[in-house]
Amino acid sequence: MMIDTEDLTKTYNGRGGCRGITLQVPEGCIFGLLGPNGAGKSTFVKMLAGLHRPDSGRAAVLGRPLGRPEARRKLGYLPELFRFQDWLTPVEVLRFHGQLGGLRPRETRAPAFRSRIRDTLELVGLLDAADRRVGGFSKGMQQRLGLAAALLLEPELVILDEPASALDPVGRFEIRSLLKRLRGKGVTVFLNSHLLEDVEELCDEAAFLYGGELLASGPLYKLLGGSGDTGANWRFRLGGWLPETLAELNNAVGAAFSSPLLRLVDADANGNALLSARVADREQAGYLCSLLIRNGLTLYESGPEPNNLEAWFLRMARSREGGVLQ
Ligand SMILES: Nc1ncnc2c1ncn2[C@@H]1O[C@H](COP(=O)(O)OP(=O)(O)OP(=O)(O)O)[C@@H](O)[C@H]1O
Repeated sequence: MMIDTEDLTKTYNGRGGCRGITLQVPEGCIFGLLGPNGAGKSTFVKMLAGLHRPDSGRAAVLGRPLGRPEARRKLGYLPELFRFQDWLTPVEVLRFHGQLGGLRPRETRAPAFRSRIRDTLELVGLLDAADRRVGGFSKGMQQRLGLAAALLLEPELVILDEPASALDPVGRFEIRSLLKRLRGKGVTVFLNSHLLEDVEELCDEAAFLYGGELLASGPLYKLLGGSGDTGANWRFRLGGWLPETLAELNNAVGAAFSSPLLRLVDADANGNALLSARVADREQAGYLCSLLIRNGLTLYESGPEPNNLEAWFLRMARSREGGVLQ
């Protein structure tokens, strides 16, 4: 396990923080930490990064107890709120980070490290700004530089506290691609993010904190109630619906496939209906569309079910607020 905690607790004079967190993060995955504001996510992340000392409990990062220098050297960390010195350039910031990571000043000026700095700046899309002053950077550029600092020393584990919160859609897309490439290289990514579409697209596993407690953790497909097979829930918005249509359709589908059973989500008296099915791929979804049309229905809309994770997030939060579970 890259991160392994047991009953980990840190409060601020007995209030807030997080309590009794037992969590395992396997090697080579992207792991998402979720939860509403004030849930205790940053407190937990800061303990992992060695910035907060736990009140109680046990934790190992990269197989070592918290705060051990051997583990820290293999750990990259992007804090939630950070600011670099305005008068430095990205190259100077990263050279300084090299020194913080244990390199001698002379080593950070060596050609090999200089090219490592340029490669890292290229990775996060900042190479063109390598020699500009950080003081003139936009928030998104600052965040890219923070990411560069976290990745500079080629860590085995990166802990990212809100890495994309200041980025525009292009920037978010680029960072998602970057995180996937890191996973492809075997790097484990621990991501604290409110950007649920990013988490849904990227994360293999996730955990949900609420009020300082861990409410759920595990593979994302299990948390979202899937069966673990490949594929997606697809939805179809239709007109011309009659009460007997579902049985007719499922007979026709059953003759062609064993897996995608159509499920009626909603129908009204005017013949409008919403169906869903678990499909293996887009071709299967396309076949179902043609089948619906062949059966005399009007197909208004079809596509993957959106915002699964958002619905789950709201359900989890409402279950603790005493709200209605939907
Ligand atoms: N330095 C501090 N001193 C006192 N209380 C704190 C401190 N840091 C956090 N807290 C409290 O601990 C609780 C958890 O805060 P934390 O920042 O860990 O949550 P979070 O899930 O990261 O929130 P957000 O999503 O808003 O960043 C909150 O009630 C917060 O007020």
